[in-house]
Amino acid sequence: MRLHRNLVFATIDSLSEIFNEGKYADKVIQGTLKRDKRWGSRDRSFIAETTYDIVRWKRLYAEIAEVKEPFSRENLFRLFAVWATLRGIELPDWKQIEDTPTRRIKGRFDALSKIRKFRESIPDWLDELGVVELGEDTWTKEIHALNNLAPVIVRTNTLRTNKENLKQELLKEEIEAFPVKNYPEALELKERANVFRTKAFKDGFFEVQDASSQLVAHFLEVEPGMRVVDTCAGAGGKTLHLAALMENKGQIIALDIFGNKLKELKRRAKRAGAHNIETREIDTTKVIKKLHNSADRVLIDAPCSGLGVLSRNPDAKWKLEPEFIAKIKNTQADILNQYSKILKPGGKMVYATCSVLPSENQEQVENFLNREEGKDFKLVKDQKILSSDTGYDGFYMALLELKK
Ligand SMILES: C[S@@+](CC[C@H](N)C(=O)[O-])C[C@H]1O[C@@H](n2cnc3c(N)ncnc32)[C@H](O)[C@@H]1O
Repeated sequence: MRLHRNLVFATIDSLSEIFNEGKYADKVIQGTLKRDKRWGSRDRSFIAETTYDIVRWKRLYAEIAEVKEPFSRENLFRLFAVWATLRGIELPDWKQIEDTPTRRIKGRFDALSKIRKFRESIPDWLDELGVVELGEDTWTKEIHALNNLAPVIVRTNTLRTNKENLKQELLKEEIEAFPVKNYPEALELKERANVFRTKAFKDGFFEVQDASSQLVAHFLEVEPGMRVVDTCAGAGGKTLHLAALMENKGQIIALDIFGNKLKELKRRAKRAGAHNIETREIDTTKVIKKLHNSADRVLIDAPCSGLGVLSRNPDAKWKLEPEFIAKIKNTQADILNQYSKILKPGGKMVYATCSVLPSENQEQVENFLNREEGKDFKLVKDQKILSSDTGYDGFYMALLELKK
């Protein structure tokens, strides 16, 4: 691979914004890619993938390069030189990376790889938490899996098409995809591609959605004609799936505390041809009270640490803080207490997170069942999905039933 100066410089600029200005990696990369219209898809992939890689391996590379934050431009180039050296890419004779100590980099890599927190490039507190929550062996495997680049998975929108037809439509645009066993609507791309530019996407034939996440709507056992409340709907990834499973029949009420996310949900619903979704912003407690005792099904896709989706969101390693996890756990308990009241007797509710921590998952459910608010519920089943077992995101989902 030959390194191009303007692409490497764009990568360094992106890293500076992410590391030194605390901006989100996806937003920064989006902005950088708009800079030069002449960049082709390979150039764009180079910038996006190299930036994500260096974000993912920040701690390991910084230890190897012996640099500390905040990173000067010179130090960012040193991180980049570590990245290139470990990939066996020949370094050009640019002054920013002259005198890169190739052999020393490889030696330090071998030595640091013996220690998990460096090898997997994670903060001390996260490594300690992972061991407390999952035990040494499982955590070692899981954090390794969460550092792998996530595959691109799409969910066929059965309101518009079927999986075989979608596969053919993507093929027409030179995107090869194959079905994923046990995930009824999923297609996995053979190679990464910007699927948002395809006609199939514009026609609402699919959404990009990880395979694990595609299990959640099925877990809720919805049927056409039901009244379903999706309490933490966000931009509607799972709401749209629910609408498809309900064949557009019945009613879905999608709630969130952020109105802008619900606006995006509306736009996506239009593209997907989902007509049975009403959105409501939770701006007062009245919104929930009005819905008490009214739904056949309730989905709580709870806000969480997001530790199960580190592979697609590596900068969360550096943005997450233990205090945030403690706070979000209180929110989860509160949401379970309040939103469970939306269910009718005999109705079913799913509590789900994209976390792998038992304290956000099965322990939240157990605690709820032991509280006054949960005393009339029973656990029907739950599923703990580890990325190290499936190769997809880490997830948790529990199906609860309210007694008649
Ligand atoms: C895991 S995300 C939801 C993802 C979404 N269901 C999807 O499939 O695309 C959690 C959502 O909960 C929302 N949220 C946070 N606190 C909330 C609360 N107290 N009540 C309702 N929603 C909340 C967040 O804004 C966020 O959109």
